Amino acid sequence: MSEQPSLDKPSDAPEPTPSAAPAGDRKPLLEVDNVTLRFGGVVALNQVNFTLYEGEILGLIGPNGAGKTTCFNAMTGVYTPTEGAIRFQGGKISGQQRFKITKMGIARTFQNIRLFPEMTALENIQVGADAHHRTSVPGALLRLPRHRREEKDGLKLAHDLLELVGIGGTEHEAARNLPYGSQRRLEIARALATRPKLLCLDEPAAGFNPAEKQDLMQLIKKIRDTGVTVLLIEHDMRLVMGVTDRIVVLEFGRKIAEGSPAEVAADPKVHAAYLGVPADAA
Ligand SMILES: Nc1ncnc2c1ncn2[C@@H]1O[C@H](COP(=O)(O)OP(=O)(O)OP(=O)(O)O)[C@@H](O)[C@H]1O
Repeated sequence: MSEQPSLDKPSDAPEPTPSAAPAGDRKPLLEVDNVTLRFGGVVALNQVNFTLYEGEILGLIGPNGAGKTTCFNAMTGVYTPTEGAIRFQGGKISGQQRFKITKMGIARTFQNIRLFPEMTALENIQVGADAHHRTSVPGALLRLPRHRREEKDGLKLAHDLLELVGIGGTEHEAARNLPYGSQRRLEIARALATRPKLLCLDEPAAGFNPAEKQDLMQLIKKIRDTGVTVLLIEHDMRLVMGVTDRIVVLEFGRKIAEGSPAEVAADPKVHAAYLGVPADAA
């Protein structure tokens, strides 16, 4: 079990960026509707409800084993909920195949880096961009105009994304030769290459030093400012409190709190979940 973080907002943490849309006219992007997910006798998610609104950065937090990754997996088609439904832009996506969910506009990164180590940074991103290509196999073999156009657009997008995530110039480096932090950034670029509306980041700061975490916060805000909604699983409270607009807290598969970073940090149920005691008794 990993060390549980303090919930106190650090005094030097940046104030959270306000949501892009004012509270009144927020549009739901993804709705987790009463989702239960069981693995045999283990109830990994228990009647979980929350909504992710367009343009926000939502944090999904909770102690180890709370159900955060299972929730991501249910959203991205790895698992089908035992009960309940997940809707994206109003349409049900739970139970859909993974590639269809990617095409609809949900991308993710993983807790453990999953790049193609022998491929270059550019090639890793192009794999992501292929999710939207419409060329048939014969079209690609014959190098028909649409295929050439898609290839050219994919290349431009890959260069732009490497710049965006801060590792421009690494195009022709094999992924395995990149420093750890650059590999994590490359994973984000590859996810963005699918042109998602929603980007799900699973512990993107794992293994980062404080300076790298600061840079990552800026990158997450920059990504949101390009119009991508972000869902973030992260154990580092300084990062979560500094970058998110709202936070959902899970414990033993149940949602125990939801609100602004300040509301969540002051919630006795959250303190009890992390520290085993209510805030005022801690
Ligand atoms: N494939 C699986 N088969 C059986 N049990 C599973 C499976 N995946 C997750 N679980 C169980 O579901 C519960 C929630 O796990 P999950 O990985 O979603 O938690 P988490 O909040 O992401 O934890 P962490 O912060 O440690 O990554 C745990 O009890 C876990 O052991």
